[in-house]
Amino acid sequence: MNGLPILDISGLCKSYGAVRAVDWVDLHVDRGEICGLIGPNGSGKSTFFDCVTGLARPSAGAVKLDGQDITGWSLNDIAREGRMLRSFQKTVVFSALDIEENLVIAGQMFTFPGIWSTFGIGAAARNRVAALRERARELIRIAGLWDVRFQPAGKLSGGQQKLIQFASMLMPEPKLILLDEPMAGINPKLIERVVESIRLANTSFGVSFLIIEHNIDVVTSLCKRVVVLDQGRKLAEGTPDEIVRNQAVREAYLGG
Ligand SMILES: Nc1ncnc2c1ncn2[C@@H]1O[C@H](COP(=O)(O)OP(=O)(O)OP(=O)(O)O)[C@@H](O)[C@H]1O
Repeated sequence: MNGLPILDISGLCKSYGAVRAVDWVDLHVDRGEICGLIGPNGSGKSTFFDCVTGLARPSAGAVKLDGQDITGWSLNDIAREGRMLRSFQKTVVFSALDIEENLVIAGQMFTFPGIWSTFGIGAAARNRVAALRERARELIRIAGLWDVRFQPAGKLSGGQQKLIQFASMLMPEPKLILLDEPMAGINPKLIERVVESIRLANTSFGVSFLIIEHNIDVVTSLCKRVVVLDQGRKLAEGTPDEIVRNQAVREAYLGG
């Protein structure tokens, strides 16, 4: 383990025609940190994620993951080689499959060195699948889904499906996860469950997080440091306390 940030972004810019969606943003995530990214609608948060995770090509800037320059890498290479994963605002699960099957498939898709290593016959392939099933069961417990593990994912609530998606992302043992509004559309009763799952993934597996979230209570409870974007630019950065007291942030985002 070294002292370098797990994610180190400098001078990131992304333009869509005349729109400067992301305008010269520096941001880092320390190893083992849960960092928040907030800002008004249209401030560039999702575009920032797109550029960092290889879904969009930045117009300028550099992205370093664990000390390695990954600028311009594809989404797949960043996920497989860099072990940095991201979620999207829309939740996707295999509706007809139960939770364990969902997680095992996620593990097979990302298993290093590749999906084909878990297929085939013989003891080695059987052992790889057994290891994936064991990890899936551990993650189902962490996500609080044990009691519904045999139900088809499509029959579960939107919040439970988000938990399945979150547990699936943990299958390939990522170093860093970028979550795009993990609490959006979740029943308030499940919010604490999702918060706890993120916290456990951080403390038990050492996964670092960068989280876009509009629920400021969640951001305050999970994150030690928060970065605020406004009109594509970094408006402020600090502890949750500093951010909620910051006058410019209050005017631009938190409602005076
Ligand atoms: N593919 C695109 N083509 C053109 N403009 C885009 C595109 N994607 C985003 N934008 C523009 O870039 C700006 C930033 O959008 P973005 O979706 O990144 O903001 P956001 O902070 O994630 O918003 P929200 O909180 O609503 O998800 C907006 O002005 C948006 O209209």
